[in-house]
Amino acid sequence: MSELQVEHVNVYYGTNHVLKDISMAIAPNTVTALIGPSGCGKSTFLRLFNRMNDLIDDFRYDGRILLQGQNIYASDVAVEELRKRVGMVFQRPNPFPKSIYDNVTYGLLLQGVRDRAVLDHAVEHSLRQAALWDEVKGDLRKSALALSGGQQQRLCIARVLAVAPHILLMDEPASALDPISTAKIEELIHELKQQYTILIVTHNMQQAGRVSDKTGFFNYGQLIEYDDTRTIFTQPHHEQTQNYITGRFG
Ligand SMILES: Nc1ncnc2c1ncn2[C@@H]1O[C@H](COP(=O)(O)OP(=O)(O)OP(=O)(O)O)[C@@H](O)[C@H]1O
Repeated sequence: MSELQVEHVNVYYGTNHVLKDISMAIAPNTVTALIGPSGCGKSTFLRLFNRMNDLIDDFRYDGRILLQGQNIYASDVAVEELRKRVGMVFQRPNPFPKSIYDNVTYGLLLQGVRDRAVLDHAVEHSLRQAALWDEVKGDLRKSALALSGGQQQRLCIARVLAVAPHILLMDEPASALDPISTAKIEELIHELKQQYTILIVTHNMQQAGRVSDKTGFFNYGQLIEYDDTRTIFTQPHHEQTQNYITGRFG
């Protein structure tokens, strides 16, 4: 079964029809890259999965989105529960102005976890998963804001992993980072897909090619082509895809 199944989804912001009849099946433990020119609807598509678009006043949608077979927009779905299963990492690292330790335990404390041993274990485990443990283990009480940008982004990933999601949504997670930090995030994505299903929005074609199994190319709100990443980048079926990946527009 697909981990995520998108069926004939349309999205509108007021009268602006920003996603048009999108269908997509996403297998577990895969990385899917979402590419396309600015404004084509990639971030809107990503935000469907944790229902973040619900926060936008004039957002409307139709169609169905299933997570492990369950309609995530059904009336009995608790959005807070959904967001534990579907974590999100943003373009700019956004750690809280708290210690490294408190950043990672934030979600668990909200869930009512108080056992110090459980929290300590979650901090080490999540920071290890995010490939940050060795750099910060001696100084977990240090402010997260004193970390470098790349370290802050890995801390934000650790913060998301601490609440044990199934899905990771990443909206241009490396675009604000230097090449070394970017390489670390890409390596991390590779590691994390053993355990998680990952969707990543990126403007960086090389990055999409390096990290993803599948790629969806969007243009003007339509999913023009969705296929194995290798096919998209070597033998795309649509001229628009070919033009985009070769830099002829966008
Ligand atoms: N909060 C909002 N309210 C109204 N319209 C919005 C909102 N967010 C995005 N839009 C519009 O929806 C369309 C798709 O935007 P979206 O941010 O999803 O595209 P994108 O492909 O992620 O763009 P970029 O690559 O520039 O981030 C655009 O026309 C945009 O102006």
